[in-house]
Amino acid sequence: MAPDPRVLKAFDATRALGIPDEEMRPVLRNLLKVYDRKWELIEEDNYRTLVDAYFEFKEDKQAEGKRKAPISYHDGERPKQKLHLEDGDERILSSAKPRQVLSVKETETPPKTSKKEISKPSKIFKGDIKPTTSSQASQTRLSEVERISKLPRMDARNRKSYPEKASSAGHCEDPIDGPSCRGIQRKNMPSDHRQKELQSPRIEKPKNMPTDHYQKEQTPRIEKPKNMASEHYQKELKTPRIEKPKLHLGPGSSSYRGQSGDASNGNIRMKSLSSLYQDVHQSDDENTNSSHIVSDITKGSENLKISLLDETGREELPKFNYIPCNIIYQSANVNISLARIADQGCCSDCSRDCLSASFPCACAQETGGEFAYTPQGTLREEFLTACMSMKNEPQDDHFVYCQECPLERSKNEYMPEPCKGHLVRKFIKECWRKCGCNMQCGNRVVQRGLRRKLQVFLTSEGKGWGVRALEDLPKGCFVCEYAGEILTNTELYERVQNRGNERHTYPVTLDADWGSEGVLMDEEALCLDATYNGNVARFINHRCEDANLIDIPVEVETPDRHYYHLALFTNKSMKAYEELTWDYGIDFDDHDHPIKAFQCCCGSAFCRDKKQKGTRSSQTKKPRKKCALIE
Ligand SMILES: C[S@@+](CC[C@H](N)C(=O)[O-])C[C@H]1O[C@@H](n2cnc3c(N)ncnc32)[C@H](O)[C@@H]1O
Repeated sequence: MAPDPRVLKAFDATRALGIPDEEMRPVLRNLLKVYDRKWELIEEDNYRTLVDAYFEFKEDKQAEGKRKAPISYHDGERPKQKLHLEDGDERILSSAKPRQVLSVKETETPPKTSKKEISKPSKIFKGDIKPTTSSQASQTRLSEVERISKLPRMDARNRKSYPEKASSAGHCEDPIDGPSCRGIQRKNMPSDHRQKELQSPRIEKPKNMPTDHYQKEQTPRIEKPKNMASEHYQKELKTPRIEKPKLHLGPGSSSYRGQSGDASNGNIRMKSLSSLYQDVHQSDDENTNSSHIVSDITKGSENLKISLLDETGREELPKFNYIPCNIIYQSANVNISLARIADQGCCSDCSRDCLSASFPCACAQETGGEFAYTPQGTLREEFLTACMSMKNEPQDDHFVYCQECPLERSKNEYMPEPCKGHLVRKFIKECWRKCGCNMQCGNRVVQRGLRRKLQVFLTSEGKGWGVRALEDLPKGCFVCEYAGEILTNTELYERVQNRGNERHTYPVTLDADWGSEGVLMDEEALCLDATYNGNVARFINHRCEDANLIDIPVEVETPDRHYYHLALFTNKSMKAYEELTWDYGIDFDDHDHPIKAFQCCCGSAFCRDKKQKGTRSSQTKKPRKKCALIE
């Protein structure tokens, strides 16, 4: 008799976690019995119940210190482990919780920066330094709650009023602010774009970032080849012993506080995942060829578990603290208040799902009167195409030209060259708490958090850890947000100074506001640093030009571009196990840059790193875009 395809699929899924079929078989058999062959309960959440039951089995087996016999629950008794239905309930609850920006308690944050240091001019961008404002100074002490500013900033960056309902898609009547965009001129602004504040999509390299020596330190490792059938893959895999994770530390536990590291000589020491989770990293019988598996690097803080797999067992587990959403480190001025959101800037009259209303509501104005999302939750094709075209084929009609260009000033403080032009960045605006719709509204995607099963794995090309999905992904689907600590550029600079020779650092500048602000002071300009506190996105590697993810700024709780979310979406449909990649926008030809870029191993035919042999020809090399850097 041909094997049941559902059984085969279940084995495929658990095999990917390193669980051998022969160990899984009795667990599955028993679970089918317990659940009256209701496969959907077993299949949900990528076989989470099955995996939990397996861990339970292993734990029981160890605890009792006996039996070679297969797992056997008493008839009708379900595994003690949290079961699928409970988890599902939790998931629904957690998905209904809006994601918040939290500030980090000072006791939990490394390393501290004194006020004196903060007001010191940063060397990242050498613009004139304004004295720190009193409001900024008052924010150097933050509580662990969402920050509500006492002083709503209804300044030039705030939205203008616009009709609550757009008349029709693509017919935004909003006038465009010209002169109010201080220090910047708009050239050939696309007419369907209601952005009054001009965007400069740049993620700039902080200076003095340590050189990357990572590749030299890599040891050869086995990796699952892309798209390889799982049966084949299984033959190549070692069969690790998997133990159920023992600890799930949460905020508030003493261990959790400890893990945020301490500052000694300005350097931060973080515990590795292995010490935090005491997870799976067992060897086979001969104690050789072990694999490292952590079943959930998120400490239960995401909607879904994210596993980590090192099939060689030789790589040191990453040292960082998982946070599911951005957290203010200390001085960042992220002004969240309902008062800042004008009635016309939200959809308080809507109910339930804005996407199914007869007319797009006010929240669609940002995207030209049509929502960025489809009812299926993916990006609308036209919107994605426009974002891709800005990223990949920068053309003059997308450009804005600064009168005082922060990028040029960072290169030459005294005689900056004229601005070369920057892209006008497209934003998504999601409905938020002042809106009348509910959390299931189709215009709330990023704020609902992870929906795709992801895994951190050790790549084989010398890039260190990478990220892949354990399921096929459609084009335009939200993968994850880039989350980290929200720092001012000044704070980042201080941090970078203290970093020494760390292999990887993970800063991203939130600079989409620079167009409207003119030259932002380093004490004001914000960035995200995921080095010590970050989410799964900190593991996503760079690929030149033809990466499969695109980063899109998303406005949720702040009506300006000073602070926003950076969300990563697929720009093509993807097969399970393909590595997720993102073009950081590094200029590998910029040899004068104070930070030496890593040697790119992206393998793209369009690789911009000339140090890579035989990967590109002059024909395939595309023009350089300046937008991001993570190294
Ligand atoms: C955001 S981290 C990505 C996760 C990282 N691979 C890790 O193991 O933590 C960026 C670092 O990954 C490495 N990296 C990313 N993309 C790479 C590429 N295409 N070629 C070589 N190294 C890469 C570089 O060391 C870079 O500094």
